Amino acid sequence: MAALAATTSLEISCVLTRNDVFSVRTGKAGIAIPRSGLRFSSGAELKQRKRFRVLGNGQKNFSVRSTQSMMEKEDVGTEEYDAIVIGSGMGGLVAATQLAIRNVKVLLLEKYVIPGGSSGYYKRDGYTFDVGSSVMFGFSDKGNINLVTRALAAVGRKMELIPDPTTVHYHLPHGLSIQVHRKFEDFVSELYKRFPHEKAGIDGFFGECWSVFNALNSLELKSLEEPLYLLGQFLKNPLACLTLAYYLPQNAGAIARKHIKDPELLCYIDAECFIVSTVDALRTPMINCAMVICDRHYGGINYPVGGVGRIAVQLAEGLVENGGQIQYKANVKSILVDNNKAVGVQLVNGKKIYAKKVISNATRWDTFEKLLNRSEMPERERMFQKSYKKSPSFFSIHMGVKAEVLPKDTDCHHFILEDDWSKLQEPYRTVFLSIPTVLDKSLAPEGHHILHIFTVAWIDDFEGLTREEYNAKKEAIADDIVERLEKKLFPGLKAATTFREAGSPKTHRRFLARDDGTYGPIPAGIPKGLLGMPFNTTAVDSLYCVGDSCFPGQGVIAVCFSGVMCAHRVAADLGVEKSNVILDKGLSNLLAWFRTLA
Ligand SMILES: NC(=O)c1ccc[n+]([C@@H]2O[C@H](COP(=O)([O-])OP(=O)(O)OC[C@H]3O[C@@H](n4cnc5c(N)ncnc54)[C@H](O)[C@@H]3O)[C@@H](O)[C@H]2O)c1
Ligand SMILES: CC(C)=CCC/C(C)=C/C=C/C(C)=C/C=C/C(C)=C/C=C/C=C(C)/C=C/C=C(C)/C=C/C=C(\C)CCC=C(C)C
Repeated sequence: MAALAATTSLEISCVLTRNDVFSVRTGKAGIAIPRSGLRFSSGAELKQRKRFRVLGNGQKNFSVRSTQSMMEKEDVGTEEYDAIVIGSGMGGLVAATQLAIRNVKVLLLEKYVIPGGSSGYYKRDGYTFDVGSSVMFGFSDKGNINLVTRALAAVGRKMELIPDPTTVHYHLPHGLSIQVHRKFEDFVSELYKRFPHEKAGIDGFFGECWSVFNALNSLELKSLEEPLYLLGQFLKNPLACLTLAYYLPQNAGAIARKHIKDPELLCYIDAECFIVSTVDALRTPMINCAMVICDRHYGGINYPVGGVGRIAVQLAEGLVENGGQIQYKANVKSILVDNNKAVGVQLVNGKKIYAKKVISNATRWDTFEKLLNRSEMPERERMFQKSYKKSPSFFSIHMGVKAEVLPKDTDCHHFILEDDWSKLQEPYRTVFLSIPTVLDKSLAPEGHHILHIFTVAWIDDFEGLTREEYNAKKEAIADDIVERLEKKLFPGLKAATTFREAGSPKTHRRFLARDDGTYGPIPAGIPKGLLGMPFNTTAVDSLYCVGDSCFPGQGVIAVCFSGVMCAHRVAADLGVEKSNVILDKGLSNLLAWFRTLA
């Protein structure tokens, strides 16, 4: 039996048979592998790209795979992967796990110390806080669109979920109070009560939402940039595909106006869109609006026991179990490009890592202005930056409060705009509030609740301040919001506070590595629905983007879809999934032409 070489991650290049004993040479990571005593738990030969479990003397199980090219590469001090993913937001994690389960050799690099990005968590004084939204779409066990459940299941994970009876409780101008109940009939009956003259309009608008959702939910969701898959779906389900093609260039506001005349009801639809897109209905793609409006009643909103951050942790664990690798505190400084082809990345510590494909989960602004040379931005990206701009960021407050300050049966999620509809999109005017401990008490010390409050804010408000001015500004904004919540919902809130920490757009920029702390892209004008949103391939060969600055945009479920699409396209380009070069070229040109229409 031949001597074997292994990299730090136990990459083994040789053919082995059952019970072969072999010696390994470990790399710099300091993994203590005994020189003998390792053996396969599985028989059969170790073939290229095949995963095996190796059992060491009293060691954990390791996944290994054969990579014949590793020997030469390692000798010159470089590593080679099939794919490197920059960033472990939900988009990056889903792309990485979907590749790993296809036996693609993938390395995920995350600059922070835990996975999840905006969907991560942090702990303080016995509280476990969700960094971003606590409203989880796509997390049921029904249909095809439950992309969070599916992403976990792909790596053998299933989480315990707590159903949320009310997606959100709206507190809007002129006393308009709407609870979005889990059951669709209960929700629309609230709207009928307030707008009896608009019953037909309500049925018409929500009816169109359901047509879109049902079409989406009937497809197997994969890369819309892969022509063989697309063709297959058209043949299997022509009606659903044509429905989606019809709605692809449309926005929710225009469709709402076909059915509804009442200005207050139209403002309400704006609020529904604003909470997921940070723009009004006229600028929100119909497919995205329909997706969230219906999924909350179809699969329902479900909260994972232990907090949203657990999802990313489970995916990261699943990634490693399936042969992928993840490195934390790995801050990518630049993407290495040779002859307009991405060939790897360089970390801030100078280390270069090479791969056949590079996937960036950083925003497109970060990818094309920081990780790549801004002055060489491809025309396609310039076009994107003309049609889409950075949305504002959020000012967020994480609080711990005594439980008695919340009235009995308080809903988990609230959205508040007190006075004037025209202020819907103005900074600090709307308040988003989640109280995840209403569903999962384990997130706070006994007798306490978590309040996660956020409001739209621009980074410019926080630039150029001294440390004292910056802190004082954060505290003043937080005081003002707490006062508003005292008036509207919870008298005595300030006195009942046991913990409070405020974050500004600068906090988002710093911890989430998002340019200006942006929540994601928003259309610069009235978009043609989703037509102008870029998919995963880029103008740089072998470089892909994933996450919320790709189709279909912001939202955990949306970036999960982006991850699924990205992995499928990358796998096709690596030859792991079916593809056809001529059809690929044709579709890519067609999609580029579509984008010029947007
Ligand atoms: N506070 C909020 O509520 C909030 C804010 C923004 C986004 N979001 C939501 O989060 C989701 C976005 O998910 P996503 O997957 O697009 O991205 P993400 O922003 O969640 O994750 C990106 C990850 O990439 C890492 N990263 C960035 N640059 C890097 C570099 N150079 N080297 C190494 N790592 C790097 C970041 O640390 C982060 O973990 C969406 O659901 C969006 O709606 C929520
Ligand atoms: C050729 C071509 C291209 C085409 C043809 C046709 C077709 C086939 C098409 C298809 C299409 C598709 C499949 C599509 C898909 C889509 C999807 C999936 C979408 C999704 C979306 C989602 C979303 C947007 C989501 C979102 C969400 C969010 C953002 C959330 C958030 C939340 C929050 C913030 C919370 C709030 C809170 C309070 C109130 C407290």
